[in-house]
Amino acid sequence: MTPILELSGVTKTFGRAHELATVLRNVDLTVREGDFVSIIGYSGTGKSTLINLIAGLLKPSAGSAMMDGKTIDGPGPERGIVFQNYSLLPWLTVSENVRLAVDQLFPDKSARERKEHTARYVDMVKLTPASHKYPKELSGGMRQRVSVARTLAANPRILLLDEPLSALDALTRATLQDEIADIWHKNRTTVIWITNDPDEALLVADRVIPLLPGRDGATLGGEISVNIPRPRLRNEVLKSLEFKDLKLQLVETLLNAKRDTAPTVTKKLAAPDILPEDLAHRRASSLFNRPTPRRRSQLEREELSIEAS
Ligand SMILES: Nc1ncnc2c1ncn2[C@@H]1O[C@H](COP(=O)(O)OP(=O)(O)OP(=O)(O)O)[C@@H](O)[C@H]1O
Repeated sequence: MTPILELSGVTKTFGRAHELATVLRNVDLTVREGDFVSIIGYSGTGKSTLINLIAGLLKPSAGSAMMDGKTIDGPGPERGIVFQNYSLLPWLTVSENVRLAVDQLFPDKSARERKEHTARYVDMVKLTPASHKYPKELSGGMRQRVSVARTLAANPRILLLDEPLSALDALTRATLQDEIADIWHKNRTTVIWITNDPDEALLVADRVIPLLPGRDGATLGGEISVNIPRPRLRNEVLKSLEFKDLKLQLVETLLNAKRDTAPTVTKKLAAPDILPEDLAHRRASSLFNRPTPRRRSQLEREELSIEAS
């Protein structure tokens, strides 16, 4: 079976000539239909860059990004993306925000079908009672539910979630993690979920892949398979030995990668141009009649090297 998504040797650099910065290096990723993949990494490692390459908002500097065997050369409705910051239209209600996407993508459906389709997705994210409200009347969690509904209503083949819950408080975050995982369980739309939270990654996904920082760009590390059955009951899963082992493995991988890339700075310090006197063998009277200090520059200049991380 052809993978739905395949990245091979993807490298992404920004800037020009002498100011070239390699953010991603040699990234390989294969995603199959129905996969729930989470990519986890430190802030600033290149997670959004990676998702933007998949979304077609960026192009690789080297290597290839393919969807269904074709090179990704721009954004498309088959790849729906949910960003961290909701991006809703403030002058439209919950239903209208979702409906806008439905109208644009399904112009051939009747008005009634589009209305039903909209209502189905608003309901899926549990917002039917708030369907007439405007974004400013919603909590952060509710706004992000609208974003998810709007993206899912477009029937994407892959749902790309770029740290979708990171602006939310821990409790709302937990509720939404469970809800999105539940929606996936029922729909089986392929999901790539970007996060910086090991618990989140292991609770929602079946495959967790660390994005490891490197001296010359980040790259994907070995994946961790999460075989915990669904629906995952948060309280039980968090307590289980299996979950704790996976988390330890994941956190160690991330910490080791960070340690390996911590810069080792060698500072060269020039010692002062004066040599210490040995006062132990001086008599008190000679202290008033001291010769000029001996200069280091009269000897061979000496440098001290210290290593700091
Ligand atoms: N268009 C761009 N031009 C230049 N540098 C960029 C561009 N986009 C991203 N970068 C750089 O690439 C690096 C990775 O950024 P990216 O946003 O992908 O990281 P991230 O892992 O998503 O971070 P965070 O978790 O904080 O959102 C950063 O150093 C960033 O400054």
